[in-house]
Amino acid sequence: MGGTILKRLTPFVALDVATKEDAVALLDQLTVTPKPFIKVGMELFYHFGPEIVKTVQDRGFDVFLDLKLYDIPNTVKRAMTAIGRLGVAFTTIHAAGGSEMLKAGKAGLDAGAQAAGLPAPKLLAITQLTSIDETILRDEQHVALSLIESVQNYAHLAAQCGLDGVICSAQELSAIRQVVGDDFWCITPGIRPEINHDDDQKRVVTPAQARELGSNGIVVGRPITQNADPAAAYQAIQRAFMEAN
Ligand SMILES: O=c1ccn([C@@H]2O[C@H](COP(=O)(O)O)[C@@H](O)[C@H]2O)c(=O)[nH]1
Repeated sequence: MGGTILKRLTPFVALDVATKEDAVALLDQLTVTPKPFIKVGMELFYHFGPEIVKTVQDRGFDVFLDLKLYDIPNTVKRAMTAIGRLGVAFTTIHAAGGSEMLKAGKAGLDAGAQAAGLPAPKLLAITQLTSIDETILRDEQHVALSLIESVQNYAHLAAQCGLDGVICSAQELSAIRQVVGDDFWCITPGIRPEINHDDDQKRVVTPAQARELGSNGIVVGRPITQNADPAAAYQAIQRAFMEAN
């Protein structure tokens, strides 16, 4: 399966820390080649707002702003317009919000970027969070589809609405490629160097498995940020994902 995917990005490091000092200290340790993308999520953004995006950009990193928007179409459109002005490379929205919300989000994002004279960020739809498994889907969300069918359905919806790609587990990539083809960004969190792990992630693969399954990019947080040597952890993961044995 490996080798069919032409677009493979350097890993995204999820900068999930509580303070600006911790964020900057990590960025300073991640000045390595090839440079990672930096994923700014809710924790840092809710503490520090757009200023933290600029802090990361000023250090030369491209930003994936992962705020997972999910609201009525008008609110999402207006929020996405603000995001479009930040100069980020990627951002996210929940596919569960439906086609009207997805299209409104895309329109807002493109309009914001255009008004600021910037390229439009790539808009990725969350399919099912990688912390969800079949049991949660069936017994708590009462979704009648299997997890794979649900993810496939959301990927198809996202593509129909003109989005650039999805967030999913690499476990679902072959099912997703059947409905959206190869020219659609599939970015995959739920990455663990060892499959034996003890945390909230349910649908997990190793970096090498993500490559073999055809991921366009992996998102990795704690295995890097909580490692005593984040740069070495990143480089080992980057090699396993980018370089075939
Ligand atoms: O389905 C999803 C969507 C987003 N994420 C985000 O990715 C990172 C993963 O961090 P780890 O520490 O490697 O688990 C985190 O920021 C999530 O918000 C995801 O895990 N799953």
